[in-house]
Amino acid sequence: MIELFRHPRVLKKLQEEVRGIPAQNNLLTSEDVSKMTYLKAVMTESFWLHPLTPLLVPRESMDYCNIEGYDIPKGSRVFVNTYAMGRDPEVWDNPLEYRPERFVDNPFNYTSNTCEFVPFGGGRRICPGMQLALLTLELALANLLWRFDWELPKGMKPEDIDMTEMPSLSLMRKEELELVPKPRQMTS
Ligand code: HEM
Repeated sequence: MIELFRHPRVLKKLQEEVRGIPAQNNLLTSEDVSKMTYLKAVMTESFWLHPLTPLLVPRESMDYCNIEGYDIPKGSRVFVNTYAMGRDPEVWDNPLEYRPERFVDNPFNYTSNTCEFVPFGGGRRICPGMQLALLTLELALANLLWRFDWELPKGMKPEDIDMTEMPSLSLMRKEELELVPKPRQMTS
């Protein structure tokens, strides 16, 4: 929601996709959201710039290994910095720009083992709740946009939104986001 309000173009495009579906009983279902390609790109772009667990879950190396000249002794505690991986300009084009289009028609998926971007971890210990988490978030966001028009509080502009993040095992913003929901005016 924060990135959508900082990027009204993306918000408008996503809202058009979401509202292009005639929801039954004023509620979008999992079948409805499965058709929304831009929604998925927005979610991926958001996880990519703001991974919820920026250092994943700590691991312990079972054996000695050497990675590109760095010795990793057996028994080392290892953190995988997915936050930094998503911001690497050698891998990503304009990494700090919020542009969901980079994930439209892109073969990327969360379970690929290419390691450019692993917000749910990878390999045998990949997050088993990933599909549930993605579907829950997609359903929530799509329904919030389908049912309401949203505005920033009076006098606040997109550039006023404070994006400071708190260092923590799970990524949180320092300031809460305040938005004003207005029930959507339906034309029959
Ligand atoms: C957006 C939401 C979520 C994110 C970003 C997330 C992220 C992660 C990450 C990064 C890991 C560590 C993977 C690794 O070490 O490679 C993990 C592990 C795990 N997650 Fe999630 N998770 C989310 C939601 C959930 C949900 C909804 C459930 C359960 C219903 C869940 C259950 C677990 C469990 C049980 C593990 C440990 C897996 C293992 O060590 O074998 N997660 N998650």
